[in-house]
Amino acid sequence: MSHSASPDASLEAALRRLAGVGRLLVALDFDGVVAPIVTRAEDARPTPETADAVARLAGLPDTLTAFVSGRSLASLVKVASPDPRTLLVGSHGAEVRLGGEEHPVVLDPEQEAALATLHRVLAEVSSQAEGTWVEEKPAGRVLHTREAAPETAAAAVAEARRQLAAHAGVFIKEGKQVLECSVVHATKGEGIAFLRQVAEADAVFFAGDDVTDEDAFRALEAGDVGVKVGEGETAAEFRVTDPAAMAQTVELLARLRADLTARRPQDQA
Ligand SMILES: O=P(O)(O)OC[C@H]1O[C@H](O[C@H]2O[C@H](CO)[C@@H](O)[C@H](O)[C@H]2O)[C@H](O)[C@@H](O)[C@@H]1O
Repeated sequence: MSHSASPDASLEAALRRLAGVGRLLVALDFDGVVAPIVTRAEDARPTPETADAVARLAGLPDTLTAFVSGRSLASLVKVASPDPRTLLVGSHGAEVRLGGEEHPVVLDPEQEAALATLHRVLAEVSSQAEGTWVEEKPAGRVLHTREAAPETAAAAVAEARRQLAAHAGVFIKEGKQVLECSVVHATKGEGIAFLRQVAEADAVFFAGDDVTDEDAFRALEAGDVGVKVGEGETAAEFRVTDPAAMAQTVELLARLRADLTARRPQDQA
């Protein structure tokens, strides 16, 4: 598919079917899907067309929207400026915001101690590795390596892994030029299952670009639609090239859903 191509015929057919379900949940990963990847996490912003389409979807009957992100809720809210109706799952499923009400992660004393260790180890590793830095989250720390030389990045990740291997209660995932370390075990698959229940959804649309999104793709069920953004192995049924192609996909879904709900008798006053 080219950069500006519309969704291909098989994806369009799947969206057409999805647009007709009773209650629909449209859940999107943020970085690399809603927002193009940038060097500094705080500079990421949604593609305007995707943000508009999500807002339109959120205003339709029986249609819920969600962002399911590895970011902390605070960071997600800051960069995404989400519509208050959009449900938010942060820290890969450990934090939730529903209808504007936040459910923050609460750490027990052991987890607090593990977080302190995590911070100390990653700060120390980062101080020795030029071009790396540490992002803080309520239940974890992220070692960013995007601006480091490849060999420096690889050595820093290996050293952090080596030092953290001995610590029980630390969960490590690799993402796009990041080492994600958390003291809470949470996955986007659990996030999707939770949202499906909260939304009472008959079907779910989910799009993601990273390895951690594979948990969410695996949580999809018959009748759902999963779309992988970019290259790499995936459990998703469909694929688009980049966030620009994702914008067209979400726009099409919003258009189809608006047309169909406008024709549903129960939605007419
Ligand atoms: O689940 P997501 O919404 O995709 O969040 C995953 C991680 O995204 C951020 O890091 C990634 O995006 C940054 C900005 O484009 C980029 O600089 C970094 O290299 C990427 O890995 C965020 O900083 C992490 O906390 C999220 O877990």
